Amino acid sequence: MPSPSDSYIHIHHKNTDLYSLQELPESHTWTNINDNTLTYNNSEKGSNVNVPVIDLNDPNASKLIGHACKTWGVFQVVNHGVPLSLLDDIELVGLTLFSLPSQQKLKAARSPDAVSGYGLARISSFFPKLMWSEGFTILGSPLQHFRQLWPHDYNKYCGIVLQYDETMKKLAGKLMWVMLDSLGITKEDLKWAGSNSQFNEASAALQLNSYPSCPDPNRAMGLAPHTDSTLFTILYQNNIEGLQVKHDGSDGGSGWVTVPPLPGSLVINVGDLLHILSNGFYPSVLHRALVNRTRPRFSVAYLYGPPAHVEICPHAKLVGPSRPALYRPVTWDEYLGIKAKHFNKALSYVQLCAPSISNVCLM
Ligand SMILES: O=C(O)CCC(=O)C(=O)O
Ligand SMILES: [Fe+2]
Repeated sequence: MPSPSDSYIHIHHKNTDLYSLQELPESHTWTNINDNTLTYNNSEKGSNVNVPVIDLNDPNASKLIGHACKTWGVFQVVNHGVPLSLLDDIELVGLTLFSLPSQQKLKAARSPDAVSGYGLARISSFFPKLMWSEGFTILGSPLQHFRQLWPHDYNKYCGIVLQYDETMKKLAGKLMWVMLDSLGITKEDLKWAGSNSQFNEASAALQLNSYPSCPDPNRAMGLAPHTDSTLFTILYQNNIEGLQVKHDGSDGGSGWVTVPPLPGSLVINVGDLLHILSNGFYPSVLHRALVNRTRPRFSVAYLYGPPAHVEICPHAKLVGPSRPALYRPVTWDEYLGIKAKHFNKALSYVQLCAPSISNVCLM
C-alpha cells in the first residue's frame, strides 16, 4: 500500500471509551439512518434482493461473479478454501486487541500521517459526527505495534496476522483472475501480474474493525457510507449483521440492503480501482456498517490493490468507439491522495468521460 503521507487525513483521537457509555453522546448522534433501507430475504416481483452467494468451486463461478459485480458490486463467496480456524484466529486477535484497556490501545495509536495503528475510522474527518467503532490498520508487519500492546504475547498474534495476510493474498490472486476472466481479460492481456501471473507484487493492508454494542443503535453509525479505494476488498464479518450495501431496486430507486452474515463466508466488494480497470462495468459499491444494542460486532477487511508502480486504467479490451476510456491512468498511491481530499467524489476527479453520454468527453 501507499506511502503514509498519502493516507487519509489524521484526526486527533478523541479518547471516548465506547464500551463504557450508557447513553449516546451528541457527538455520536446521527439522523436519518433508517431511511431507504430495503429488506433482504425478499423478492419483489421476481427480482431478487439478496446479495449473490457464489460457490468458488462452481464451474460457472466466473459468469456468476461477473454478473454479481455488474449488478451489485458485491457478492459473498463460499468454498473459498480459507480454513475456518484461521477466521476464528483472526477474530480472536481482534477481540483480544479491542478489549484491552483504552490506555493500552492508545500506546499503538496511529500517529499523524501514518496508516498503521489504532484509532478512529480513517474516514471520520469527512463527517460532522463520530462513528460508533474503532479500528486497527495493519500495513506490513504489525510487530512494532503488537509489542506495545502485548509485551509478552506479541509473537503469537503477529504469527496469526501474517498467516491471514498470506492466505488472503493467495485467495485475492485467484479472485483477481476470475474477475478478469469474467471481463474477457486473459493472462496475455495483463502486463503487471508478475512471475507465474500470481500478483506477487500486489499491495494490501488489513483493517480490523470493532463495533461495540450501542445504547441507541438507531441513531448511531458504525462506519459511514463509503466505497473502498481498492481493486477489491475481502471482508470477514463475525456472525452479527451490520454491513449494508447500496443497491438499485427494480422500481428505479435505491436503498440499503443488509449483507447477512453466513458462517464461514467472505464478502467481496468491488473497489474504485476495479471500477476504473473495468471501465465502469463493475461499479464500486457504496457500503456502511450499522451497530446494535446487545452484540458487539467485529470485521476484518483485506484491502487489495495493485503493485505500487502500476498505473490502473480502463483495460484496452473494454474500451472502444462506443465506450471510450472513462478514467485516466492512476496509481494506488495517487488515487489515495485524491480520495483523502475528495472522499466519495474521488472517482469523478479521475474521470474523462461520463458513462451516460459516452461519446462526450469532459476533459
Ligand atoms: O465492518 C464492515 O462490515 C465494513 C468494514 C468496511 O467497510 C471497511 O473496513 O472498509
Ligand atoms: Fe469498506
